[in-house]
Amino acid sequence: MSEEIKKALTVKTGQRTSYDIYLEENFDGLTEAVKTLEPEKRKICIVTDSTVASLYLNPVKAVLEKSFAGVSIFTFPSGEPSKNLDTVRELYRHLIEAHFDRKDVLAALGGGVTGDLTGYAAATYLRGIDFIQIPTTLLAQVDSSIGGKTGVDFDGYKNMVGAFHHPSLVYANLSTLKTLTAEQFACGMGEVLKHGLIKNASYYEWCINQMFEIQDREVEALKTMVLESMKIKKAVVEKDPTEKGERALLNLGHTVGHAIEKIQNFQMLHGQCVALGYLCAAYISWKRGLLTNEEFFEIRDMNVGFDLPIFLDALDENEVVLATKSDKKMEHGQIKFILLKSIGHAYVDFTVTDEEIRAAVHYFLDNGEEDEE
Ligand SMILES: NC(=O)c1ccc[n+]([C@@H]2O[C@H](COP(=O)([O-])OP(=O)(O)OC[C@H]3O[C@@H](n4cnc5c(N)ncnc54)[C@H](O)[C@@H]3O)[C@@H](O)[C@H]2O)c1
Ligand SMILES: O=C(O)C(=O)C[C@@H](O)[C@H](O)[C@H](O)COP(=O)(O)O
Ligand SMILES: [Zn+2]
Repeated sequence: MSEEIKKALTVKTGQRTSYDIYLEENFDGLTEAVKTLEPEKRKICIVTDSTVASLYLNPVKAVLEKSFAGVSIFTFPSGEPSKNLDTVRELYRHLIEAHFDRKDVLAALGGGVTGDLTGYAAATYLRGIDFIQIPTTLLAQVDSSIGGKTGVDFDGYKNMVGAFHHPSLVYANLSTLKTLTAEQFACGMGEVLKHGLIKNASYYEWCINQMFEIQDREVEALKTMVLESMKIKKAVVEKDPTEKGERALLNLGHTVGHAIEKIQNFQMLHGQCVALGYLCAAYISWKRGLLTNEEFFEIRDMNVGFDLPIFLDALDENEVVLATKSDKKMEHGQIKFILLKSIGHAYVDFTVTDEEIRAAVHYFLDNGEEDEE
């Protein structure tokens, strides 16, 4: 016989309930933005990579020195191969030697690699300290700085170790996007176009219509675009902060994308792999009769327009299928795939077969010529 049970107590988790995002055109506003953090009582450690350090460390340090009780610097070699526990370990050591306590703060100054590894260090150092995001790549401004996914790659497995840990604030300075290489700017466009594809067809069309302005990095176009993408990401993560459901849509392109990153030993850039990944998802959706011919070819051509790849070089279909199964996308033995019902409407699908993945990869190895007629 089952006994009636009654809650004895409820424990409030005390997790951060909100944080602010600033979208500015310089670093000056950081002084105002950090005021709510009581910076005069706390030390801050700026974590940044070697490339960003040479560009933006001095101005950011100068601004933070005006507010915080002390400023310390930790730099690491730029690039995805640094996003691992070795770098986090060096950061822990630096923080211990600089006597960082639970009230002190980390600042992630840079792209998604810096944000992910700094956030993870903040989530775990002394069981969790505050951190702020100062994203300097397009990808980080529109995507990785928002939502609290932090983590590192482990033994070749993408983002395999991590934690949800939200920043105390996000401060994006649009003018930093001017110094990005064309390739890095394109990577950010991979996640921007993903946002349109999963949630907002008119935003996707706006990106097509504004292609020249965006590619010329005109400030007004960038401001509108970054803000719109931030809004899409915010809306999704607010509804489902720990990816129990709808947040998985943000993974469009990441099932195959992460497999490519793994196979290429993280030598190929995340945004490019995601762009190839969503082409494969679009192909499967097209072959299932969900996307029209027009939609499928528009998605492919948009990659060309925004300098994103449409061909998979020297990849083996079977290796891709195998790699998708060693990512975090498996649930109860089934692969979690994000497909498109139409541009602007994505959904989670558990029925994608190995054969469909192989066919999609094969299509983009083959340049797609046979199917185009
Ligand atoms: N946490 C999330 O929600 C989330 C979302 C998307 C991507 N990610 C992760 O983000 C990473 C990719 O981020 P990324 O593309 O920003 O890579 P990144 O951090 O490696 O930055 C790309 C390159 O640009 C350089 N750079 C940064 N800012 C610059 C600037 N303003 N001018 C010139 N060069 C600059 C960096 O030094 C680096 O070499 C991946 O590890 C991916 O898994 C995480
Ligand atoms: O914020 C999310 O949720 C995303 O999926 C955003 C992705 O662009 C990002 O690359 C994320 O890190 C992928 O997460 P993962 O859980 O598949 O590693
Ligand atoms: Zn991504």
